[in-house]
Amino acid sequence: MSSLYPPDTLHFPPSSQPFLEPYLPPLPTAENTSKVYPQENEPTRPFTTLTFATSLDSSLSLAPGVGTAIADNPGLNCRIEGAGGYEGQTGEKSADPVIQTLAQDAKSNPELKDLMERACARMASKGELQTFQNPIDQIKDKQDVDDEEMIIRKRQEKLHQPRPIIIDPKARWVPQETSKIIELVRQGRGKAPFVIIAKSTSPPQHGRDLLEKYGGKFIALDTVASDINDENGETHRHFDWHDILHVLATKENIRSIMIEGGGSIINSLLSEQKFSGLIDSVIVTIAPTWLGQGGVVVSPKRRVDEHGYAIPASRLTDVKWYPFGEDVVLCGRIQGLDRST
Ligand SMILES: NC(=O)C1=CN([C@@H]2O[C@H](COP(=O)(O)OP(=O)(O)OC[C@H]3O[C@@H](n4cnc5c(N)ncnc54)[C@H](OP(=O)(O)O)[C@@H]3O)[C@@H](O)[C@H]2O)C=CC1
Ligand SMILES: Nc1nc(O)c(N)c(N[C@@H]2O[C@H](COP(=O)(O)O)[C@@H](O)[C@H]2O)n1
Repeated sequence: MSSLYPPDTLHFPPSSQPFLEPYLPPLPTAENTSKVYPQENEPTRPFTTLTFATSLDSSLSLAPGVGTAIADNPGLNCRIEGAGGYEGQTGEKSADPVIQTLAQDAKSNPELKDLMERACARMASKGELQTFQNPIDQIKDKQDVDDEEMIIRKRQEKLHQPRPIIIDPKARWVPQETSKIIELVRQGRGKAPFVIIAKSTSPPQHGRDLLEKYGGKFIALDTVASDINDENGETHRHFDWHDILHVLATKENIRSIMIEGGGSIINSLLSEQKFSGLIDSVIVTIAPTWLGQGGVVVSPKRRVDEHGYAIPASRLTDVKWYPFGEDVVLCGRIQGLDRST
């Protein structure tokens, strides 16, 4: 009998776990998972980890920034062995994830469906049907689209995967059936995203319908003027990070969040002193390369003291460095700040 994992499964060595543990959120217990925020004397924001991978010149990517969701088409799921959809299936009866994906695609592709059914029939005649049986049955049994969508939404309730949250004040990212994040939902390997947009924005109806069909949604928040102007001189409107974290904790019952910025997101968090107290942990992977000028750089705004002299913008304390292959992982906490709730 062999174990089957999806091909993108990551295997995190158990020997490396103790190093990270002090920087991770408290483990959920039976008691705190059933509790609903807000509770008296309890934080009204999630445990917040800021994480990114950078070069020696503090670059996140070579290309100029155009927003992570649009630039990268990211999956934003957890692919470590054991996560939902990455449990591994033992034995001959397990449905290969590639075949499951094909079966999903076959629902809207009659030619592929026909091909799979013929392959199925041929394998049945040779007594090799087991791995095909499950997905083909799924196609035939769940013709009712409403039922199928309901099953996809229900399946997420128990799925051991993080909820992707996309910060997109102008609703520029329009979800598509082909977006990686949505494909992972259909494959049972990720949850549908919550997209945080400005109250003044109206996302296209088809995007809203698609998100809701899969169990995601738009969350509208107030914005404030940032100090960033675009090429037309228009001021960008941003969210207050207190509002983002507060709404996720109190309305969505999210207890832990990992912020996987882009440059604009990370710099917005690190530039404002009032936001630094919201970050519980920082985990940075540093690669031994210089990406050169012109990419997306992590560099918070310059800070000055009361006499106008430049001082460091921010600093980590409680620091640990851990080599991972040629990279090094740096964990720490932002220095000198009370954790605010
Ligand atoms: N190496 C790594 O670890 C990672 C690298 N990346 C890379 O980063 C690049 C993208 O970075 P970048 O273009 O800077 O975009 P980001 O992904 O950081 O930002 C996307 C959006 O966030 C908005 N935003 C930022 N802060 C706030 C806030 N406080 N409130 C509301 N909206 C906010 C910006 O709005 P506005 O434009 O209006 O200011 C922008 O539309 C990509 O190339 C990607 O590959 C991304 C993630 C991790
Ligand atoms: N936070 C963080 N740490 C790293 O080490 C990374 N390489 C990245 N990369 C970015 O995170 C996004 C993940 O997308 P997938 O879920 O892997 O599709 C993507 O935008 C990468 O740029 N982030």
